[in-house]
Amino acid sequence: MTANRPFKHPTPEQSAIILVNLGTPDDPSPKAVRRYLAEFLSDPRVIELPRWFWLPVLYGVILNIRPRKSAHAYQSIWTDQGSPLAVHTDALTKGVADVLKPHQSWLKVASAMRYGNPNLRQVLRDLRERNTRRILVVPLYPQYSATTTASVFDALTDELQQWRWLPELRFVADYYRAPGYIDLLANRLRPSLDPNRHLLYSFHGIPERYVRAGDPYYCQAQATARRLAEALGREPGSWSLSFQSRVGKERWLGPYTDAHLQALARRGITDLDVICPGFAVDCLETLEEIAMQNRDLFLAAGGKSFTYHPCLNAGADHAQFLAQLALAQCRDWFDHQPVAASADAFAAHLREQPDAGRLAAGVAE
Ligand SMILES: C=CC1=C(C)c2cc3[nH]c(cc4nc(cc5[nH]c(cc1n2)c(C)c5CCC(=O)O)C(CCC(=O)O)=C4C)c(C)c3C=C
Ligand SMILES: [Fe+2]
Ligand SMILES: [Fe+2]
Repeated sequence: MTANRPFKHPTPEQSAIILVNLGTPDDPSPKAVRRYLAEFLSDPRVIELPRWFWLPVLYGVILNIRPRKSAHAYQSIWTDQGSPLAVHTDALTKGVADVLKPHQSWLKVASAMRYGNPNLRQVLRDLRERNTRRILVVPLYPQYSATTTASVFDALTDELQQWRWLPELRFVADYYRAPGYIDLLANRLRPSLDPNRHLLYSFHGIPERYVRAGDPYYCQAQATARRLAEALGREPGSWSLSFQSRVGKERWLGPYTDAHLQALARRGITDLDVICPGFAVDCLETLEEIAMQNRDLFLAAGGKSFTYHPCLNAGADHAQFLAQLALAQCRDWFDHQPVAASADAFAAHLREQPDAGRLAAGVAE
């Protein structure tokens, strides 16, 4: 266990909500992308292969080839403010904090990334410095997958294993079926969707092997699509679901988005609406892979019109939903407030103690 900073008794207790997203490179250079991919692809939740086999392949082959290619893709979507994933996650966090402003004296809203910056470990340590005694972690993945959600849990608990005084902890495993989520998507999309066009849901894929081993992601993606189609009043056959972003040679969940939308075009479907309800905010996978690469594939295969509909991003409706989701998880925390008064009372109590000087200095026994 590391030497945790001594607790200062009179510090008011805080609570926090951490929105955790995947993470993104610090800049779109091959060097920064390599650093990011090295951390991401050495996570055993992401690549379930024996380390003795995978790490030499990763460091000997993948990290010598992929960073240059991926950096090129990142450069095509990078903004003046930075990577879209980071920019949207930041703005969304500010939106949620805004909704929860009345509670800001005791409830902080922070964001963190599983890979890269702001790193979850550092965010947790900063919260500890502020005497945060209750933490709700919301991975920004509507559907659970061990490759994403459980990986956040691993990083969280890896850090907390080093702590002497653990905070009370809550963790949202998925939210595709949380009250209001499907309505949020439907209300957002309805005005811009045309029921006469085919609607394609493209979800990030995972290896099929992981689903066979018990990962519920496939079922949760299907359930999201079905419920949203019902909410939008879509006829069966007017929508379909596919999986994108395959990496490597092994079989991933299918149908694959690139092959699927070309097949749709060949079947005579000329007008396509595409949404990505597995992503909370837009990122490389939606902006480059779907809205650029797959658009080109569809049009080249005979499609006439391709519309990509952005993710929920930092919309006020998304922030409102996440704030409600968070409050539903930690409503009882309100009973602990206000704490400032009790901290004052404790400071007074300390002054009456024979060892007041030592305790007030925050010296841990
Ligand atoms: C190789 C294994 C991968 C698995 C399994 C995987 C699952 C998975 N990923 C997301 C969400 C995102 N992935 C993003 C990028 C990305 N994903 C992988 C690989 C796997 N993902 C790589 C190598 C990359 C990096 C880019 C590249 O080199 O192609 C992103 C975007 C990040 C950004 O910076 O914009 C997101 C978001 C989910 C939801 C998921 C499983 C359900
Ligand atoms: Fe991914
Ligand atoms: Fe990709």
